Amino acid sequence: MTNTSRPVVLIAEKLAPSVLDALGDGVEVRHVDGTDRAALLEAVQDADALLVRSATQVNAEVFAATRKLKVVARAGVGLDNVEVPAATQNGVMVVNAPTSNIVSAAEHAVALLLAVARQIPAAHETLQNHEWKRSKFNGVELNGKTVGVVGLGKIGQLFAQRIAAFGVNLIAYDPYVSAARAAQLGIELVSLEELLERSDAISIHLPKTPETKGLIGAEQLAKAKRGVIIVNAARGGLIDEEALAEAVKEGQVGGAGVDVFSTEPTTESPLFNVPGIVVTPHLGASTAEAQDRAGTDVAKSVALALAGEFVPDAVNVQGGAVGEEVRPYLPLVQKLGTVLSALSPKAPTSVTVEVRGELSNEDVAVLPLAALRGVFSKVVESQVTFVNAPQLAEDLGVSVEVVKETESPNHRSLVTVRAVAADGTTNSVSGTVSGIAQVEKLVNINGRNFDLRAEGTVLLLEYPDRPGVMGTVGTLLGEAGVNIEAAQISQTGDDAVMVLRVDRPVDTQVLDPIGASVGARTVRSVDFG
Ligand SMILES: NC(=O)c1ccc[n+]([C@@H]2O[C@H](COP(=O)([O-])OP(=O)(O)OC[C@H]3O[C@@H](n4cnc5c(N)ncnc54)[C@H](O)[C@@H]3O)[C@@H](O)[C@H]2O)c1
Ligand SMILES: O=C(O)CC[C@@H](O)C(=O)O
Repeated sequence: MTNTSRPVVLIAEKLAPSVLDALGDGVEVRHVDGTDRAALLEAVQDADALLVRSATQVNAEVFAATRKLKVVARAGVGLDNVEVPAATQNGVMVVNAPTSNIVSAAEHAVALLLAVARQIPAAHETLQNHEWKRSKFNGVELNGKTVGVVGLGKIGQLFAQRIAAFGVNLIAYDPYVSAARAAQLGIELVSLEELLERSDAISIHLPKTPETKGLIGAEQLAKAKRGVIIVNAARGGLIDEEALAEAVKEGQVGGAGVDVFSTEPTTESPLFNVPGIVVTPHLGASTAEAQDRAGTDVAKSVALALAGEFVPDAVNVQGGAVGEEVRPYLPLVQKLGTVLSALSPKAPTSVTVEVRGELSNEDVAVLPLAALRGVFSKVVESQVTFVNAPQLAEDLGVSVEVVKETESPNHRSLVTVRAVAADGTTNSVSGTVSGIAQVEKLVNINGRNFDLRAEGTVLLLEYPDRPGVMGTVGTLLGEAGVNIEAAQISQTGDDAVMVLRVDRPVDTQVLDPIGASVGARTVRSVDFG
C-alpha cells in the first residue's frame, strides 16, 4: 500500500543498492526510466526528490512539470545533464557527489593509458580469434617518459600521483593551479603548447566548459610530439574526435584511450574501429566502490534537503560550507525571519543580520539565506529555499547585509534580524541557541527583552497597559480550547507587549476578537511548525 504522507524519491537511473539503504523507510521510493521522457515528466510531478546519473536530462521542461520537487541529486560528479540555473530559478536544490568517483576515474585513465601503450585489447582479440601474433604487438614503456596532465584538479592530481609510480616525468597545464601547488606534487606547470611538444603521453582531466570544448583539435595534435598517446576519461568534446581519429590513422598520434564521447550514449564514432584507439563506454565511475559512495553520498544529501536542512554538497546554494557552530543557528534565524514576516507581512526593502559574540568568529555567510526564508514566508507563494532566497531578494529589491560584532553583553552568541519596510518602519527580533540542549530562544522583539522557546505557536499582542489584560486573554483563549504553555509581558510606561506560547495554532477568528477586547493595536500569531 502506498503511504502518500512520506516524501517521494524518484530514482530515474540504475543506482547502487546502497542508495535504498541510505534513504531508509522515511521516504517512498519510486522508479522511472529517465530516458523515457514522457514517463519522466509524468512521474516527476509527485516527486520531492529526483535521483539521476548522467543519462537523464533534467532541464527547464522537467522543472515546469514538477509540483513539489525540492532536490535533484546527481549520483556522480558531472552536472552536464542538469540545468542548474533552471533548478535555482525554481528553488530546487541540486546536489552531486563531488568526490565519490574520482579515484575510480583516475584509475580508469591509468588503465586506458596502459592498455594503449601495450595494445592489450587488440592482443586479447587475436587470442579470442585463436591467433598467436606476438610480433604484431610491440608496446612502449612508460618509464623515463614525459606524461602531460591537462587539468590538474581532483582527478588530474590522483592520476598524476598514480602514474608517477611508473618512473615518469610529470608536467601539467592548468592556468588555475599555482606553480607552488604543482611543485608540491612534483609536477612542472607548463603552457599547453609546451605540454604538447614535450609529452610522450597526455591525459585530459578538464571540465567541459565553453573554454575547454574542443581545446585539443587538429592544430594542437599536429604540434604534439609524434607518437604521443592521448587519454580522455574526462568529457567528450574536449578533443575533436574526427581530428584525433585522423591523427592516429596517420601515426602522428601513437594511440588513444577514450572513455567519453561528444554524444552519449553512442554506438557510432570516428574513434571506433581505429587500430591503436581503445574505447570504453563511459566507465570511469563504474566501480562498485564509486557507485556505493555516489549513492550513499547523494542519499544523505537528499535526506538533509527533504528535512529543509543545509546540504554541504549543494551546488546552487550561496554561502559555502556551514561550520558546526553555525549549523544550529540556521533554524533559529529562519524563525527570527518568520517573526518579522508576521510583524510586517510585506516584503521589506532591507534585511540586516547582526551576529554578536562567539558566533561572529565563524563564517556566517549562510545566515542571511535562513533569515530570508523566514522573512519571505508570507510574501511569496512559491517555496522559499536556501537555493532561491537570494534570487527572490534580488527580484523583490530587498538588500541584504550581515554585520558582525564580537561583543555580546548577555549571551555567548546573539543573532538579530532587522527588517526595514518601504515606509521606514523597522522591526527587529533577536534570538540565541542556549545550553547543551541547544534550545532556540527568542530574547528580544523590537527592543523588548523576553526569554521564550522559539517553538510551536507564539502569540504576540501590543496593547495599552492596564490591569486584567492577561486574565482576559487567558480566559478567551481557554474558551477557544487553547492552552497557554508560557507567557511573558514586557511593560514600559502605559504600553505593554505580551508573548504567549500556546499549544496549537490560533486562527484570526479567535485571535482578532481577543485583540479587540483588550484594545490591542497589534495581534499576531507566529507558527514555528
Ligand atoms: N569518465 C568518468 O566516468 C568521469 C568520472 C568522474 C569525473 N569525470 C570528469 O573528469 C573531469 C575532471 O573532474 P575533476 O573532479 O578532477 O574536476 P576538478 O574541477 O577537480 O578539476 C578540473 C581542473 O581543470 C582545470 N581547468 C578548468 N578550466 C581549464 C582550462 N581552460 N584549461 C586548463 N585547465 C582548466 C581546473 O583549474 C581544475 O583544476 C570532469 O570533466 C569530470 O566531469 C569523468
Ligand atoms: O557514471 C556516471 O554516472 C558518470 C560518471 C562521471 O562522468 C561523473 O560525472 O560523475
